[in-house]
Amino acid sequence: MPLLVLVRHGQSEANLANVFTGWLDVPLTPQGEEEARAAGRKLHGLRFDAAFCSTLLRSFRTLELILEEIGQPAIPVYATDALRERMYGALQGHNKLEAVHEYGAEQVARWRRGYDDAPPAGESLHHTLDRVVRYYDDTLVPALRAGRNLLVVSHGNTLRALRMQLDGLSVPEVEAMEIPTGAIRVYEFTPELVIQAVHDM
Ligand SMILES: O=C(O)[C@H](O)COP(=O)(O)O
Repeated sequence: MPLLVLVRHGQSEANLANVFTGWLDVPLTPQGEEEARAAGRKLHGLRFDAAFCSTLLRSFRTLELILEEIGQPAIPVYATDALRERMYGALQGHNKLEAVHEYGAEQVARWRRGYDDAPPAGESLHHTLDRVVRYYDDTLVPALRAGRNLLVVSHGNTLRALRMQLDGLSVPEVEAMEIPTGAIRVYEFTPELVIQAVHDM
């Protein structure tokens, strides 16, 4: 039965500083590295045929630590822009609390969680979903159909988008969803690619 395992990267320097990150390329903190290793420990015993991450360091490094931890450092790894975090536009590099003081809590909440609200010069979750689901359909689905077990390490908003699609969530449901750093979600599929079981770790 093919498996799809989704992991959010460990805590980054920008997460720690409460800064809008998006496409800024920031490293993991020591805590983030430990979250990545802990994710690897939880995945002990699973065999993967391929792994996928974004072209951002925090995603790649989390994947590298997981693969080390599970003793599968040599499986094929594909890094793609399609799995990059939502582009946060003009908000990138700005502190989230300061943005609340400047623009108001309601506006910032809409920029962060509104499905169709794009921050200035950035992507909405809807835009992010379009590119992530295109990658899922074009690249991950054929591999799952071939019976492969896939590990995907990506970002908070790309994973919210993917989970909206896989779990059939409504707009209010995805708007309310938060995915912590290092969180793992495992999907077990039938050979016909019907989701048979889902576990959070
Ligand atoms: O890009 C970021 O700032 C974070 O990775 C996700 O941030 P959010 O929870 O504000 O969407």
